[in-house]
Parts: sequence; C-alpha cells; structure tokens
Amino acid sequence: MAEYNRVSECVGLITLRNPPVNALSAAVRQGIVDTVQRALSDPNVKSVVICGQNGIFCGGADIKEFGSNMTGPPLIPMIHAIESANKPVVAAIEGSALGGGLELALGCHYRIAHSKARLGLPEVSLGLLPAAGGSQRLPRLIGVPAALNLITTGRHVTAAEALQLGIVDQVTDHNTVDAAVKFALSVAGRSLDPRRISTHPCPQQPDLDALFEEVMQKVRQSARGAIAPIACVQAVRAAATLPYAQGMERERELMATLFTSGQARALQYCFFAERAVGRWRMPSGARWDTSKPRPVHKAAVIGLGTMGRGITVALAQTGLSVIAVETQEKQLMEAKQAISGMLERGAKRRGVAPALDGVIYSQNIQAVADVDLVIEAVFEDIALKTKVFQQLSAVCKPGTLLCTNTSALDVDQLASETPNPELVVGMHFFAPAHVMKLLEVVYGPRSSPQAVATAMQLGKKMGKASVAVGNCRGFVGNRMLKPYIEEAFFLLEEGATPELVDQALEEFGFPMGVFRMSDLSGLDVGWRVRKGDGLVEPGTASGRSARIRQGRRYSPLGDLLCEEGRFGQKTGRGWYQYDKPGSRVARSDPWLHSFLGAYRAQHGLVARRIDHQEVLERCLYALINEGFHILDDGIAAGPEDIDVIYVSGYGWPRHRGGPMFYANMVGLAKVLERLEHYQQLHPEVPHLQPSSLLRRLVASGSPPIHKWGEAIKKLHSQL
Ligand SMILES: CC/C=C\CC(=O)SCCNC(=O)CCNC(=O)[C@H](O)C(C)(C)COP(=O)(O)OP(=O)(O)OC[C@H]1O[C@@H](n2cnc3c(N)ncnc32)[C@H](O)[C@@H]1OP(=O)(O)O
Repeated sequence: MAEYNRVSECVGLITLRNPPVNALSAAVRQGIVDTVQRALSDPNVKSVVICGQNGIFCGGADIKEFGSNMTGPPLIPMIHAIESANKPVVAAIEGSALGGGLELALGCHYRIAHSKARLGLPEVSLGLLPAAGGSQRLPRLIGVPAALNLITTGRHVTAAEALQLGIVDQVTDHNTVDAAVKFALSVAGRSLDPRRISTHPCPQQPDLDALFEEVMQKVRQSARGAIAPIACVQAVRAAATLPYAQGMERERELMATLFTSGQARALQYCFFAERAVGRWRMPSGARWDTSKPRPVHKAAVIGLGTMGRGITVALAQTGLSVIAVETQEKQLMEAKQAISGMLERGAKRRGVAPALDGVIYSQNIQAVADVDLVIEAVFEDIALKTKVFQQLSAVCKPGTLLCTNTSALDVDQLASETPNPELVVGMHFFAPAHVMKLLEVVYGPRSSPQAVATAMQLGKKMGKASVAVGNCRGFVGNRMLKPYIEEAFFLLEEGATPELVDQALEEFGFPMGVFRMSDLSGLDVGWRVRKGDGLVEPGTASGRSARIRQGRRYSPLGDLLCEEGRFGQKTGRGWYQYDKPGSRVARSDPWLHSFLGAYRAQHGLVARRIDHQEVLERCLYALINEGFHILDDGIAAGPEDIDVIYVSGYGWPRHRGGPMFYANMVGLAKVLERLEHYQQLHPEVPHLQPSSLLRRLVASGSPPIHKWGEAIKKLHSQL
C-alpha cells in the first residue's frame, strides 16, 4: 500500500497506493513506516519524496476504519519518525492533501504542491479535530489566527493560498513529483533543525486571550451545539500556550472525547450518506450504474419569478447556455437585471468572469426549440403548468427532457399531459435556488431511468446534493414537514408559545424554529395550500368539533393569522412582530399572546405547562414517523436519502445526522413508545399513529441504520 523506488540515484520515492483517495488505512500506514525505514537505512539515499498515486496525495485517515477496532501503526509516531529523520523528506502534493494527509505533509521537512492542489484540515466537519499533530504543527507554521480559521472551518485552500500562508514551500504547474525530486536533491545535506515544525515556538500574537475569547464566541454561535469546533479552538489554544509535548497531550485528550461522541458518528454518517445518494435506484430496478445520462449542452428555464431566476443562475454558472423565457416584457426586463446582478456577485465571490453571455432572454417559448432540457418554473397552478407542458411538447426537438420545479403538484399528472411521459421528471429546487444545496429529483412511474440519470447528473454539476425520490404529495421533504408544523400548531393550542417551541428547536440545533421559519417563508403559502385542500373554513365556530376537519384534528391558528393580514416578515407581523415589513429581527408580540389566550378560551382549551422535551418529541417524532411511511412506500430508497434531504434543505443540524439517523441514535423502541404515548393522548391525530415499518423494525430487534435497507426488503417480502 506504499511503494518504494529509488529515483535519480539518491532519492527514495514513496508512493501511497490506496484508491480512490490514498486514505491512510492500516496497510498504508504500515507501508509508510516500512518504506521510510528502508529509505533512511539505505546509505545511497540522500533524501526522500512522498507522493500519492493517481494524482492525489492523500484524503486523510481512512474514515471507514473509525467505527472499527483500529489496527496497524498509529499516525502520530509515524509522522514523528518522519519529522525526526536525518534526511530531508519532501511531500509532493497533487490533488488533495486533507486531514491526516496534510498532517503527514506537515511532518515532512518541505512541501511542494501542484497549482491545482487543495489542502485543508476538514476533521471538524467529521466531528473531530486534526489529532495527528495538525492542531499543534499548523499554528506553529502559519500563526494562530490563520490556523484557527482553517481548523475551525475545515475549509480547503488552494495551492496559491497555501503558499501565501506558508503551508507549502513551492507551487508548480508541471509534474509535481519531478519538481519534488529536483527539490529533494537540492536540499540534501542541509541542516533539518529549522524544518522540524514541532520544534518551533508558535509565532507571537498580541492579545492572545482576547483573540481566543472572540473566536470561541463566534464558534459557539455558529456551531449551534456542535462540539468539535469548540474542541478545535481549545486544541489551538494549547498549541499557543503550551510546549509541544503538552500540547500533543491536550490534543489527544480532546480527540478522545470527540472520537466516541454521537456527533462524530452523525457527521461521518452524513459524509457517506451524501455519497450514497448518488448511487440512486428506482423501485423498477433502474439504477445509477446502468442508466446513462443524456448530454445537456443547452437548457431553458420557463418563468422567471424568484425560483426561475435562481435556477437560471445555477445553470449558467455550470457553463451551460441557457434560454430564459418570461412572456411579460416588464417581468423579463426585471428578471434580466436581477439575474445579471446575481451572476456578477457570484463571479466576484469566486474570482471568475460572470457568465452573462451564457443567458439568452426571450418572451417567446419557441426560442427553446433546440434545447436539451427545460425546467418549467411558472406559478404553482396545475392548469398553467399543464398548458406550458403542452406547448413545450409541441415546440421542443424530440428527446428534450421536460422538468418541472413544482413543490406540491403531481408530476405524474403533468407527465400524462405530454406525448412522452418518460421524458418528464420533477426538479424540486429550494429558494434561493442558486444557493441552496438541495435538489429533489422526482420520478414518476413512467419517467425513464435516462431522464432521472440526466437530472441527477445536472444536479451534481450545479453542486447540489441531488436525491432521487418517488412522486407523492410533498415529495419527501415537504411531506415530512407537514406533521412537524401541525404538531407545533397543536402545541400552541395546548399552552405553548411560539417562543417556547422555537427555543426548543433552536437549542436542538435548527437555525430557526418552526414559527420563525414560517414568518420568513410567509404564512400565506400554507394558507393557500390549505384552502386548495378545502380545509379553511371562514367563521368563528368554536369548540372541539370546529377543530376536527376531514375527520382529523385541525388547527385553524395559521388561517386566523392570515385573515388578520399577518403573513410574517413581509407584512411586519406574523407569529412575531417586526419593526417594519421586510425586517428580519423577530420580537415577541403581546398581541399574539392575548390572541392565543382568547382562542383557547373560545375553544374551551385549558393551557398547560409544556416543556422542551415534549416539543421535541411531538414535532420531531411526528416528522420521523412520516419518514418511516416514506420508506415503507418506497418513495425514498433508504434512510440516507431522507437524511441528506433534511440536512441539506431543511436545516436539520448536521451533527445530529438527519432525522432517521437521529431515530436510530435515540433508539427505535423509544421512538415507538413515545409515539404510542402521544397517540393515546391525541387519538384524532393520525400522524402520531406509529408507522407499520417502525413497528416491524422494532419487532425484528431494531437493526442499526446501515442494515435498514436489508430489513425493509425482508419485511416487505414477508408481507
Ligand atoms: C488521528 C486522526 C487523524 C486524522 C483524521 C482524518 O484525517 S479524518 C479524514 C479527513 N479527510 C477528509 O475529510 C477528506 C474526505 N474526502 C473528501 O473530502 C473527498 O473525498 C476528496 C478527497 C476531496 C475527493 O473528492 P471526490 O469528489 O473526488 O471523491 P468523493 O468524495 O466522491 O470520494 C471518492 C470515494 O472515496 C471515499 N473517501 C474519500 N475520502 C475518504 C477517506 N478519508 N476515508 C475513506 N474513504 C474516503 C468516498 O467515500 C468515496 O467512496 P465511494 O465508495 O465511491 O462513495
């Protein structure tokens, strides 16, 4: 797993071999130990180069090993042996040097990077810290502020930035290994004392305490309950204030706490889940590896409201040429201005030229005749969308993929309005579409695997976490959101306040509780949907029967607020009050509290004390329960799909892994028991009725989440 060669007569070349990213598995670590020893004991070898095969230096420790008993030589003494070597060791960095990979490079005496390489210590995003000496060496090399920034954010830097920071000694546009060998020859015989980073003191920093105080505060605020960023700050503080050996001891202690934490397990699960959703499969048996995407060179967006504009920007930024269609001239001109502005700002942030010429604007749907794929983003109205789909079917060249950005309408119904339903899929973006990571690719029974493959590939190109899901009301994300919101409404009826519910959810780790989120997205959105469903009844009926609609408990609270014109931030009033319409700072509203009091009195409801635990159990377990229904229905292929959707699109705290992972951590039996408990108390609430899949999983011994797929298949075959 580490190959040894002698090159240029006196350079020992060690090549890490562990595809695809040369992760530091036990075998690779053993290989490094053996080959370094061989190079150091060979009198003909004057210097050593370490590189990785296939254009990548090293993706870090092997994350797959974390869950098991670690064997093989540990990283810390291995890196220490390299740093202590009496011959210069040069790291030749191509592709990536991340985590343990960069820590290995920091143990080398010199680092040469290719100009396209990226370097970083992303352990924090896996719930860890750079504990192979990285938290102690990096601050000594580049200073405390820069090291804090890299280690607490986990961001990857370019070779140019790494050179500027002093992480690498040289950047090359040519063959990195050749450059490193040449460099290794040039430094053979030089004193290595100044090159051993662990022997350096940390560069002096004025007001060290104030700096750490400030960073710790910032990290606590943005971490929302995640423990790794805090441990990262503590480890760097040890580097800045303690001798190296004591700093390493502190690094070890902090890592020991993180390593076995539920947060590290959750974050590592997220890492693999994000990759697993790319290996999509459909109930028909179609799969990612047997379905070839069609090439997409030219795309079109129909309808340039908020969503259409964001989608146009996301497409143009991938380098596609885009036809953006809006039938009204005024709206088209406004959209053009807005899209150009977004493209310019995005390009400035990324340091590239804006793709302004990539977008052609038109009022005429005929302009899309030769595109490969269309994304329809007109108003959420089935009649309007049907008309657009019929027009597109007549105008587009044969084989053009027709995608709808609907968030609520039936993709199958739209597909059935076209002569080629196999070419229709949903592409459900989230606002703002050029920023939000999530994309639900919605297939119907007649969508072809090729159409799904094409939409998934396009999503990947746009940098989205793309998840293929089946067609149903609300797809996956919004379907699960419904019981979560309804439970929050019921809690208000029973005595909670929006502040209490939001605080419980925000302490859990959501960036916004359900009511602050509702104020942000607009209460009128749900009102319109409930009206469409025939749930909204005007009038002042009171009592229990007024709160049972279509045979189930219903809370009209949201409707009543809308009748008052309280649509949230945009009107300056909603579940909270705001200084003015459009303002973002939510303040508690005495009006709302007396309104809730009057509402309860009118309906004969007696307010009771509700604690955070009940808020979490009722809102989150109702949402999770719907997730089990979704799995049972085959709408999501596995729990990873649901978790990626919730973490990347709905603010579920990443360090809790997603709702299904959370259920697995809490224990399926406990989730079932609490749902049964609440269902007994609220028999008129169907979403508290435990899903049969949850019951069956508990009955079969609550298998761990990575075995759910097998268990679900087995349980289905027994039905
Ligand atoms: C004492 C502790 C010391 C050190 C701690 C650490 O080092 S923790 C690990 C730190 N490293 C990372 O966080 C890097 C993780 N990897 C990545 O960011 C990307 O994979 C990378 C290297 C930039 C490559 O990206 P790319 O888009 O090209 O590939 P992809 O992400 O799809 O990965 C390809 C397959 O490789 C698997 N993989 C990647 N990194 C690791 C790893 N460190 N350990 C194990 N496996 C890894 C990844 O899961 C993919 O597998 P697949 O089966 O194809 O889905």
